Amino acid sequence: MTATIIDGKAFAADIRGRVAEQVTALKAAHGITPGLAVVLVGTDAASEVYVKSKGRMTGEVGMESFSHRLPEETSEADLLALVEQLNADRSVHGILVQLPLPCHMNSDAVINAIDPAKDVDGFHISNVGLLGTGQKAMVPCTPLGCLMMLRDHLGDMSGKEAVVIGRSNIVGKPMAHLLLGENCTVSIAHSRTKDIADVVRRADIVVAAVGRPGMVKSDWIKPGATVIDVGINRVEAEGGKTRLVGDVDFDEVREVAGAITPVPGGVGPMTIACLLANTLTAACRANGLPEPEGLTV
Ligand SMILES: Nc1nc(=O)c2c([nH]1)NC[C@@H]1CN(c3ccc(C(=O)N[C@@H](CCC(=O)O)C(=O)O)cc3)C=[N+]21
Repeated sequence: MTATIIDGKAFAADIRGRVAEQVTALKAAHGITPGLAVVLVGTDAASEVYVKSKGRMTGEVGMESFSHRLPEETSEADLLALVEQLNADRSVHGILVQLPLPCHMNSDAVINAIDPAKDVDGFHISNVGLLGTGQKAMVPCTPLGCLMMLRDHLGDMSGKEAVVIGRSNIVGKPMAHLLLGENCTVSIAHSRTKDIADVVRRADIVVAAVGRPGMVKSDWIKPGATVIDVGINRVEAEGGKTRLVGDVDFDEVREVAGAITPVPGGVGPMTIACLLANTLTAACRANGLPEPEGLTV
């Protein structure tokens, strides 16, 4: 059996189209333009690329984009002062502070200084607590994008076995909560899990988010399972070039799985689309308007 390829790039384009329509409607009916502020500290080359494509796509859906680039040696106090300024700015509905931050900063303190209503990454402890207790939260973009693809492909997930590989605060833990919300039986596997292949082989749904290129092999996968690959790893390719690969050995696993997301073109584009969706959601909530349709959990 060869797996269906879940086209995250096309799905993300569709979501951005729906966001754009609702932004147009919001402007026309209420004169509100959603605004997203992105803060980048230091000059990590990969981060620059994400920040640039986020900025471009924000403009394409009709939102305002505010970009703040601070030097590597910025003090935590200065970054906190910028966050305060963005919290108070009524034209800013969403704030994203790009991670990782330089190691002289306490990321938790910075993230928790963001107004939870503007925390479009969903990383603030208030949003984490709301998601963990099944209340209305800002949901982290990558897990939200994975959930949208799973719902689209599988529909009802009640009673299915789901295994999340990786226990990060950014992907693994919130993903597990979302899958619980879909009534899956959820396990989280990680670097200390014993017999990880046996654990993963139980799963109808596998979400791999560990950051190890090609770790998940075909003999880990139950035939017909749905495999979501969150990994974005840059590896050496022929001719001194680099290429992106996921955490899943795509060529092997596609022969066993029922469906699989590719890298690139899978989860990555969905992450950015969900960031825009969250910014629209934040703008609606800030103005006491109904939630955008089909763009929240
Ligand atoms: N506060 C914060 N929030 C984030 O959401 C966040 C962050 N920090 N730090 C960095 C990571 C990384 N990230 C990506 C988003 C989209 C692609 C993406 O669209 N990737 C394309 C390929 C892009 C390429 O070719 O380089 C794809 O997978 O098809 C990748 C990576 C968001 N991050």
